[in-house]
Amino acid sequence: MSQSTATAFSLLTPTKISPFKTLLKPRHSILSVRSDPKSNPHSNHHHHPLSVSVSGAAVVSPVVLDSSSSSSSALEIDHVSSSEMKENGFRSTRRTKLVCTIGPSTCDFDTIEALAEGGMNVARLNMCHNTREWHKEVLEHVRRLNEEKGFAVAVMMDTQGSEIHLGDFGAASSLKAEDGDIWTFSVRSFDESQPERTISASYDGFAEDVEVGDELVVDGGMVRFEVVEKIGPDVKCLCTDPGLLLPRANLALWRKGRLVQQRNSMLPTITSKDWLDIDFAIAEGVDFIALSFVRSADTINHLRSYIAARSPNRDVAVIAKIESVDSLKNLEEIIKASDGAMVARGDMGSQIPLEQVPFAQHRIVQLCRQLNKPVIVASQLLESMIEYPIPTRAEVADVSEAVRQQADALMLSGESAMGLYPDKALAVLRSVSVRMEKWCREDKLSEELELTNISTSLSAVIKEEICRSAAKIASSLQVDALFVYTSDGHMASLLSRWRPDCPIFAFTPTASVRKQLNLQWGLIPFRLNFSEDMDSNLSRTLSLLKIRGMIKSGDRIVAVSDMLQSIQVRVVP
Ligand SMILES: Nc1ncnc2c1ncn2[C@@H]1O[C@H](COP(=O)(O)OP(=O)(O)OP(=O)(O)O)[C@@H](O)[C@H]1O
Ligand SMILES: CC(=O)C(=O)O
Ligand SMILES: [K+]
Ligand SMILES: [Mg+2]
Repeated sequence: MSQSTATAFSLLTPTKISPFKTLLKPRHSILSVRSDPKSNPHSNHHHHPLSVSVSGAAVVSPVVLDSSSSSSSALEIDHVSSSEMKENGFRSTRRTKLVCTIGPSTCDFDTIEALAEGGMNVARLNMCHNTREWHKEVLEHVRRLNEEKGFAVAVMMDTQGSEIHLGDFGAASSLKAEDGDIWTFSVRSFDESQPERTISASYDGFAEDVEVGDELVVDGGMVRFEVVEKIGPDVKCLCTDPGLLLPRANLALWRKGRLVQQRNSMLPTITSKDWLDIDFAIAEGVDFIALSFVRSADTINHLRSYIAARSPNRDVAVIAKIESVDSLKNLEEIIKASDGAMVARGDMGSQIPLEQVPFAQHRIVQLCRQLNKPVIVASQLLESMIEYPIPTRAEVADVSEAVRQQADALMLSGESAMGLYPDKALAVLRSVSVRMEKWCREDKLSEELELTNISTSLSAVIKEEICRSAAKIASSLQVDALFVYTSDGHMASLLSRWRPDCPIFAFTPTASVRKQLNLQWGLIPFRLNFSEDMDSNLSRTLSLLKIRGMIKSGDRIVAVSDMLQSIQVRVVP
């Protein structure tokens, strides 16, 4: 297979032309050159050049790879993953997964499709904002995209939780707070008639709980106020750090240099609104629920039993958002109880000193590797790209570091939800990931972790050992890909845990498992119905991939499965 190391877009290319100019549709033109060397790339405007030139057939999406006509025995993969592999070669295909928050900038079908084309693996819905009807429409778009185009974009619903935040501002999309201004924070709610320099706070006990002299930190420090006077439901505050106030921005309270926690901890982690959102998420078949402001494993366990009772046939994975002081204290028990974790650096940065956030990130990422749970690094990765078409150098360095730590996924928030350049922000994550991953492989830059077995039962330990050995064999033989045939996805995640040098093709018969695997490092999930007979599975898959031009004679693969306690090393015939 192609070992080409050329990437279509590089932030580091010393060129005067802005790399972003070429970011929008890089792979299509490059692919059309490769798949048909005689054609002029500039004259090729097919939307899916691969489907056309390789199969010689009309564009069919989803990409179903089979010589027979029965779809039950077909192999499904989206054309972007297969293009990305062909474009860069298997070894250079992107391992780090990308999550995009969907908001007003990205909520229509075409834009969501463009994000999927740009590499979005998971779409995030933040229930802090907008109505359930609004979110339902986005969910329908993603569903349609997956059904019609063969994508496996997963959906993550993120709960509002009981954080304290500002209210809506009526007609204004933002408000400017100037140094020395006096603003009123009130527990009253305002409809259209919001008085000037007055904002509502989301939490009823607010006026009782604050004290004169307290510091109100908005949005992790974007704007700061000092409480100067309490008058009934109103709290007068002096602006000490000026800035832009956004609707529903998060609010933290500090007293004598310390975060005031009692009040937050009296509120439930899952509010009544959250439970309704959770019912909605289960009914809509989302793949992940991300729980905001988790404090202990109990809440995670509670939610998991609720989901199990409500949705006996389909698992919805629970992601613990680590963003509070308590969640850092109880980190290990929380991660053990969850299906994955998010380093939610936004709120975390207003709850602990900022200089401690990088250490917390490092610790969470490593612990998740050890416990075999996917981990997402989130918030402000490319914050400046909300307004500008290129990132700051510091942002690029921050993204690179998360990739070097081998986090499973990176997340865009405001950049994709309400920014001016969602596609460009996604393209930056993609190109920085591919570049850093390549360095890590070539120069062994990633940290070697001493991973120990996590299971207790013998059969589970055997699976762990098989995956450890398979990953080791794959790396020492420099094979082209690992194959795993898995019904529930567990064996695939055990392979991913070892962060092998080659990509991992995960074959699973279940569409929902395929989507959940899309959050995990290095996994390329295919939907495939397979049998108990590994030999026939392997030869069928190899010939399907061969027809597709994704592998060729002489390529080497290592294969494992749920069914057989064995590791197979194959050379493609
Ligand atoms: N569904 C939506 N509708 C309207 N605006 C949205 C939506 N989702 C996000 N936004 C906008 O994008 C900004 C960033 O969104 P994001 O989800 O990252 O918020 P956050 O504060 O980082 O997350 P959290 O609230 O979970 O801490 C929000 O402040 C909001 O202005
Ligand atoms: C993502 C999120 O909730 C945060 O960073 O606070
Ligand atoms: K949220
Ligand atoms: Mg948060």
